[in-house]
Amino acid sequence: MSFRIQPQPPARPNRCQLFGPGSRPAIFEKMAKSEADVINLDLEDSVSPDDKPGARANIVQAIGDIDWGAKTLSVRINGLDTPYWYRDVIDLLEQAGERLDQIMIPKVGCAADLYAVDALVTAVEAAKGRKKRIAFEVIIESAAGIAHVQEIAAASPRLQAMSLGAADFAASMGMATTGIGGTQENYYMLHEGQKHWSDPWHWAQAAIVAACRTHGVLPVDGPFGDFSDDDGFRAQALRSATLGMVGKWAIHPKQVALANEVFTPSDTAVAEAREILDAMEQAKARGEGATVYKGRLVDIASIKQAEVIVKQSEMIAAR
Ligand SMILES: CC(C)(COP(=O)(O)OP(=O)(O)OC[C@H]1O[C@@H](n2cnc3c(N)ncnc32)[C@H](O)[C@@H]1OP(=O)(O)O)[C@@H](O)C(=O)NCCC(=O)NCCSC(=O)C[C@H](O)C(=O)O
Ligand SMILES: [Mg+2]
Repeated sequence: MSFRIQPQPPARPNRCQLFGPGSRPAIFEKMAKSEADVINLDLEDSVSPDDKPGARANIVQAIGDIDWGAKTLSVRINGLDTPYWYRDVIDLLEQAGERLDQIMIPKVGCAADLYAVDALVTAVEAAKGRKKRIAFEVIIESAAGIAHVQEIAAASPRLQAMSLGAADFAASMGMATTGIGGTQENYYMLHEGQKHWSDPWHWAQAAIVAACRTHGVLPVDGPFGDFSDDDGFRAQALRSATLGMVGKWAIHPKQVALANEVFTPSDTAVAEAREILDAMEQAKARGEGATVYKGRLVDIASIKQAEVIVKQSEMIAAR
């Protein structure tokens, strides 16, 4: 047990991040009116190379023109292995208004990737006299990214969130699948002739959650590609929430309600958490550190577990 206290992640809801290509400005208003907590306007893989300059201009314009409400407004820039990323940063920071909250850096492979973007952002912020300090979020979507996940989580005080990008991650790892998240047909155990499917994303998600929780960063599950499969999305999101992730991406508007449903603690869960806190208060008054709630042990660790759920629901209610 370390004497250091685990840092808290940013206290803002991040249940759903809705993506839309920067080259498709017709959907920006719809994104702004959605129930997503975070909006990700994309300059990266959903925008073709020829469309990058136009997409930058669309996004700069929309940041100022559209009422984004209380949402976290984020723009995904291009990867550091492309010729586009520096222009993304410079145009955004020089031309977009103060409403921009965050930059998403894709395909990070090491802490120095954040250092490079931080240096450029810091210089432009100072030169332009920007008042609001831009936050960062990153995508872990490569073998290098997951290998260096701890140092990436610790790399910049600007870093607020970290997502798993299942598509690029699978490609980088050489995984034998074209699926983006979810159950993979060939990833099973055999027991007495019966197939039992396992979760190939689990270990990467757990590594991301551990790195994020160590450094006070929000861990987020990335895309679920088959947007016709609501049950598959829900199952993936439930596993992510159980592991400690706080939200999930939506790559189609119909996935927003599904993510919000899973990552909003239910009334039953909140009521039970409050009952556990009450039971422990009573135990404390009796001088006990543990007690029985509904036939099961609850102790001081249960207080922390219950507080996670209560705090999450209070934060969502306050938004
Ligand atoms: C996937 C889409 C291309 C589908 O678009 P479309 O064919 O228009 O869908 P629908 O006809 O079903 O649309 C129904 C209505 O919803 C509006 N719409 C569509 N998309 C969005 C959106 N993203 N936000 C808000 N509203 C949206 C349509 O205009 C229709 O409206 P109406 O006519 O009024 O009823 C499209 O959804 C899309 O482009 N999605 C985002 C794609 C994207 O950004 N991808 C990048 C993130 S995933 C990734 O990069 C992988 C990751 O990095 C990794 O490695 O894992
Ligand atoms: Mg990707």
